[in-house]
Amino acid sequence: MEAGTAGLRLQLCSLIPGERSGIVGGLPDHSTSTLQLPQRWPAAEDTSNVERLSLTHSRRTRLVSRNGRSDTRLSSLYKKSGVNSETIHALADEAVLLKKKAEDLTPRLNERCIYLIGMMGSGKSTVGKILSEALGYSFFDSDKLVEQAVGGTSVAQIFKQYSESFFRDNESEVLHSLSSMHRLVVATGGGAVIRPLNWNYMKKGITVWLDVPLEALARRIAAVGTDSRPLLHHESGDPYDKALVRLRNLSRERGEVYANADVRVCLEYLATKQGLGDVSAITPTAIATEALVGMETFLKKTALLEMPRDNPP
Ligand SMILES: Nc1ncnc2c1ncn2[C@@H]1O[C@H](COP(=O)(O)OP(=O)(O)O)[C@@H](O)[C@H]1O
Ligand SMILES: O=C(O)C1=C[C@@H](OP(=O)(O)O)[C@@H](O)[C@H](O)C1
Repeated sequence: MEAGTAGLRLQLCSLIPGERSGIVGGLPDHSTSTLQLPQRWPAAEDTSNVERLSLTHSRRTRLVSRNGRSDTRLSSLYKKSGVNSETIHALADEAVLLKKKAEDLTPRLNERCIYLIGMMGSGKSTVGKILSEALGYSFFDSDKLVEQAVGGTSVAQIFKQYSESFFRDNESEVLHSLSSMHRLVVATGGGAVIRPLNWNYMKKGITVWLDVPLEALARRIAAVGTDSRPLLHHESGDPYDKALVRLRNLSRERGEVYANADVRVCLEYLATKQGLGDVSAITPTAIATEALVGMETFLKKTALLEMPRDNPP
């Protein structure tokens, strides 16, 4: 197959959750496999990799919201986790706040999709799953959709077997297909921002940049390894150092492109606001909430700009 020319074919059957819907993808030449998404667009991703304490946020929300205050039964949920009760209640409060913000914002979103952008490891998948659950949206990871469309081939293998540009073509086609849908949270690949065409697709929804310091990204990536991230993968060297060097180069190459997002969630700013010394202490739930706050501000500004001049608020 000629790299860069053979894109996947995606066919959308329905755009509305609750109706029969799906994406069908296949590759010419070598692949007849199809990508069939579930009928009801349930959160298409499982949440098994989400950090443990964040994962259970909806469960906490249910427990807490029943009484409108932190429930002592929360303690039993975490008895074995070694987390003290103060932390448990702080996390429960965070989850309640997230749910409340999501409920407030949902009508204003008008079913628009949310695209999370940011460098590799910035938490797009982790935060995206939490955000989608809070909003009652479906979650998609564009890397996973590309992988499925290329017959279940991993991103790393696609880069190796075909090329980066072949991956980028498929990534664009996935974003194109998703752009006509509603009520989705999409974790994009870190490099999706480099093609102006992809912005045309993503701007149909709201774009949210997770802005995380490179050192924190390198720490996260060193912890999980670079096998699934071909642009950071090198055979030898200290995992943190080599991830940081590659991230610095990529960040320099990409310049200010992430700043085109409608909303910026800056973890350094958030850490200062929360009185935390380090961005690594910010939970994905708090980041998801900050994303909702940013979207609210963005939507208010947009509404003001669209308001006729002779009809001020
Ligand atoms: N707020 C956070 N604090 C600490 N670790 C995080 C946070 N968000 C994500 N991670 C971890 O960082 C790694 C990369 O996160 P992921 O969501 O896969 O990023 P992306 O989708 O942007 O590449 C994962 O191991 C994840 O558990
Ligand atoms: O930054 C990039 O160019 C890439 C980021 C990756 O996604 P994540 O940001 O989810 O790691 C994946 O799309 C591919 O390895 C290329």
